Amino acid sequence: MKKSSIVIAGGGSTFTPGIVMMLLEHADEFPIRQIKFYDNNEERQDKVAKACEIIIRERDPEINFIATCDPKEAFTDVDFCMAHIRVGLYAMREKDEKIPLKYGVVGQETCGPGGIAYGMRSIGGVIEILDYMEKYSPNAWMLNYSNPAAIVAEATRRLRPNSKIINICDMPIGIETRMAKAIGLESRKDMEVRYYGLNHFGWWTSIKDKEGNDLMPQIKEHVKQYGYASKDGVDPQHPGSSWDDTMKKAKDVYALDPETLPNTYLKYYLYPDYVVKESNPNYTRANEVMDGREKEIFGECERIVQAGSAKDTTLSINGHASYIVDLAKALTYNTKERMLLIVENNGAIENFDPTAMVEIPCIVGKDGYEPMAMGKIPTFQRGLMSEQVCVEKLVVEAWIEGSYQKLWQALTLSKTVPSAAVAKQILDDLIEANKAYWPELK
Ligand SMILES: NC(=O)c1ccc[n+]([C@@H]2O[C@H](COP(=O)([O-])OP(=O)(O)OC[C@H]3O[C@@H](n4cnc5c(N)ncnc54)[C@H](O)[C@@H]3O)[C@@H](O)[C@H]2O)c1
Ligand SMILES: O=P(O)(O)OC[C@H]1O[C@H](O[C@H]2[C@H](O)[C@@H](O)[C@@H](O)O[C@@H]2CO)[C@H](O)[C@@H](O)[C@@H]1O
Ligand SMILES: [Mn+2]
Repeated sequence: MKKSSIVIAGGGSTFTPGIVMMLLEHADEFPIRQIKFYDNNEERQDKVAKACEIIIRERDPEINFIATCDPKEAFTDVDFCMAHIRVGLYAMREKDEKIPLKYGVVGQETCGPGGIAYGMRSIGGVIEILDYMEKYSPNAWMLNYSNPAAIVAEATRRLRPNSKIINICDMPIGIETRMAKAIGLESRKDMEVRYYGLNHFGWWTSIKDKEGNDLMPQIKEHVKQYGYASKDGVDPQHPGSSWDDTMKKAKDVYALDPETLPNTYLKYYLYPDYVVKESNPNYTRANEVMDGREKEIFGECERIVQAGSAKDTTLSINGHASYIVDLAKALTYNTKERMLLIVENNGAIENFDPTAMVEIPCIVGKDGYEPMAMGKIPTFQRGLMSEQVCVEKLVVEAWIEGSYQKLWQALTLSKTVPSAAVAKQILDDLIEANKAYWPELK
């Protein structure tokens, strides 16, 4: 069996240890000869890398491990780049969330003005690492989950149309895991789904078991009462965080179209007034993450390094992230796995912009992915998606052209923003906050 070499771009990410543990756990089905970390922040990456080096040495000493900030060293001799960079770190996420809230508008990492601001930072960073990969390992695949994936995907479609990049998201996987649990299935893999939309903006239209029995009625019954929260209200993944409300609110998102099952992120577009009312403008999700996941991961990495061993570590596998291994496996061993990917529509959704980057099921094999036909979509979804996809396209055009006007249009068009006047106020604040990251806008 071929052994793969992987570079994790964004080596200093809070998700890196979970990905490493997950790769080690799946080594029998996806053997690895080398893991490299790449980041442009040496100090942050070092803290994670020193701990991961110990984990790898203890669990699979044959794997060669390198952590570097040198692009040539990082991207040479790799089969995959698993990319999860966050340009501007949590400090900028906090601004993305808090600036819109100042004006009574949704403050969210990937949705509305916050997502637009984050997109304007991410495009350059992702293009940079994609170019490194193509220069030093031209046959490699980039599996990108750097957010906002919708805007990044549109940017790479426009700027690097022939690149071997696949944009992916774990939200549908996370929700499917909850659906499976709600109806007593062991795994989400016991279900076969049809789903369409944009990233963080989609709907399930069919969920069947492997024998072809319809599971939608049972799942809908649960969602009608609890959203994607569990019956007992206990969330082992994000205990006590704002995710609880997001999972519960899916109930009201579902009510709007009981024919389908929605992605949780639609709450930001369909209930923006509620979201703003529930938000604390002085303590947002960025603060929860900085006080929670970031402290825990970096604290545990430091403890491992001091102890010189990770045998008793509390670091755990990012279970939901196993789809990244599934994707790498499908591309390496031609498994023909059916997976949700963010790809150019090209007629897959018949009555929707062929150039839109949509999230739909694809069959993945050695030569890449083949999108599945989703047919025609209803007017409600088409209307929402048409507006949102134009927001995403305008952001990318604004970044390419350095256009203030187009970015103002993007903000104004977002369903989360009430008027052009409010859009302008938010935009002017965002420009000030993002001086170090955005191209200059004229
Ligand atoms: N697609 C999904 O479903 C999904 C799921 C989870 C996380 N994510 C994304 O993964 C990313 C990481 O999230 P996190 O919370 O762990 O963030 P984080 O801030 O902990 O880590 C990001 C790392 O990227 C590095 N970085 C920033 N710009 C870079 C550049 N130009 N080149 C190289 N490295 C760079 C940072 O220094 C940092 O170490 C984010 O983009 C997040 O939105 C996506
Ligand atoms: O607020 P964060 O940083 O905790 O999460 C933001 C990310 O949220 C989604 O990922 C979820 C995932 O879907 C869920 O199942 C669970 O495992 O947690 C993940 C993150 O904590 C979303 O898909 C990502 O794009 C966001 O970055
Ligand atoms: Mn996502």
